[in-house]
Parts: sequence; structure tokens; C-alpha cells
Amino acid sequence: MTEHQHDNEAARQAPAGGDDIILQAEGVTVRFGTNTVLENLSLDVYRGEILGFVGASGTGKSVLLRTILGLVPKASGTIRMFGRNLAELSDQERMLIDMRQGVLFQHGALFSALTVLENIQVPMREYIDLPKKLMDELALLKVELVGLPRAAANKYPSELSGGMIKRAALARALALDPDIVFLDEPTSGLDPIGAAEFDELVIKMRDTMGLTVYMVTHDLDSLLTACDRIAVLGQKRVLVEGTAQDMMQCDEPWVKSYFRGKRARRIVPSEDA
Ligand SMILES: Nc1ncnc2c1ncn2[C@@H]1O[C@H](COP(=O)(O)OP(=O)(O)OP(=O)(O)O)[C@@H](O)[C@H]1O
Repeated sequence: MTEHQHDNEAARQAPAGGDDIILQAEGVTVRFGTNTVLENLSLDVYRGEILGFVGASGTGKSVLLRTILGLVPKASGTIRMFGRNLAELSDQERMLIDMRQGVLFQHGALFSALTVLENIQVPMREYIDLPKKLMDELALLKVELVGLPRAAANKYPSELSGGMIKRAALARALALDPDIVFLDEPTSGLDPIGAAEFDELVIKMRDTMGLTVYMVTHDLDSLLTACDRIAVLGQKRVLVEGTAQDMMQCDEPWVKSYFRGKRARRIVPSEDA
């Protein structure tokens, strides 16, 4: 075993932060100048769950995601991934952690000049050195995994439908067989059928691969049908967290109007209606 493989193996076996917590944010504060966007925020994400992350526009969902990914600095607090404090990692250790997480950014964010296959290979090229033929085979497996036809592999993003772009972006997020994927508004722009199909795909990944999913979404259907737990961001922190049923019973004003307002009632008819 090479030193690199040994380190990789050590990172894979790193103990979770207790009780199978795969990601833990503790007392996180993020500021831009004098604007405090997140203050003393704490959140646990458990292995193998689909966590839906929701909140009013501008509350800081993207900022938290970017902070977790190390793209935005925090003023204070701790973020642990797989039990490791991200602030204490060497560059090499950080790279090994990064390899275990996949990201689907809002709007798919595929490279328009690359084919689907080449897009899926971007993380492979960044982190591992494989012969082209093997990379092609691995990327094709991912194409099939997300339910795209093999013929889509050589197409460019502009030749794909919105739903196919989301699937291709998910295939790229899964390129390195991550333990956790971060999905930023994955069903936005899809029609309800396309969105439901995407949710089913995510559920299948959780069930068959034990994938942990952190999904930022405004999609009530996704929150109520696909998510095991929901966390609501408000007042610069996680205001409420729990199951869909907990959300339906919660009397916090924003949560109440979101989950039991007019729009919600079209999806979940109230029992006494
Ligand atoms: N790079 C930045 N510099 C300064 N302020 C920023 C930066 N990024 C985000 N913000 C501010 O942080 C706040 C939260 O933004 P964020 O994009 O995280 O909200 P959001 O909850 O994801 O909203 P939406 O649901 O509309 O996507 C906003 O007030 C935004 O202006």
C-alpha cells in the first residue's frame, strides 16, 4: 500500500463524530463586513439520511453550504466532517475529505464546452490519476447509475433537457463514490414530474449506496416526500429541525406559513378539509 493509499484508507475509517454524525457544525458564525449572516449556528447530519435544508430567501443557506465546503471563511465555530475538524487538517488531509464529498451546484453548473462524459471526469482528473480508457468506463457507469441513456455521454449540456442536465450533474457529483453529496436546489427549474423523478433517484442512491444527502431546497414536494429530516434556517441559525411531521405541527410563524400555508395545502390537504 502506498503512503497516499494508506492515508486515504485512514481517512475513510476516521470515526464519525459519535452516533454516526457525518457532518457537524457547531457554533458557526459567518460575517461579511458588518453583516452577520450566520450566528452561533449548529447542525448535525447523520450518515445515510436525506437532510432537507430550507429557509426564506437570503437567510444564508448558500453561505452555510459554501462555508462547509471551505469556500467562505467563518468568524468562529467548528465544522467537523467524518469526525475531523476541518480547520485542523493539512492540505493532504483536506483533499482526502474533499474526495469523499460530491457537490451539485445550483443550475447544474456543467462545463458547457465539455461533453457529459468529460464533465463527469472532471473530479476524477482533479483527484486521481487513471488511464483514459478506465476513466471512460467509470464515467459511463455513472451515466447509467443516474438513469441517463449511454448516448447522452457524448452530448454537450446544450443538447440536454433540464432534467438530463440535473442527472448529469448528479453523475459528476458521484464521480468519486462520495459518502455525502451536497445538492443546491436540485429540482429548481424542473417540472413536477421531472422533480419527482429526481427525488426518486436521490432516494434510490440513499437506499442502495447508503449515500448521505444534504439538500438545499425550496421544493415542498421534495421536503415532504424525499427528506428524512428537515432543518429550517432563520434568525441566522437553525431555527427548527425534525421530520416532515414535526414541521406540520410546528407553530414557529415562518415554518407554519411555509408548511401549512395556502401553497402547502395544495400538496398536503389538511385532514379536516
Ligand atoms: N460573498 C458575499 N459577500 C457579501 N455578502 C454576501 C456574500 N454571499 C452572500 N452574502 C449575503 O449573505 C446573505 C445570505 O445569502 P445566501 O445566498 O446564502 O442566501 P440563501 O438563503 O441561499 O438565499 P436564496 O434562497 O435566495 O438562494 C445575503 O444577505 C447575501 O447578500
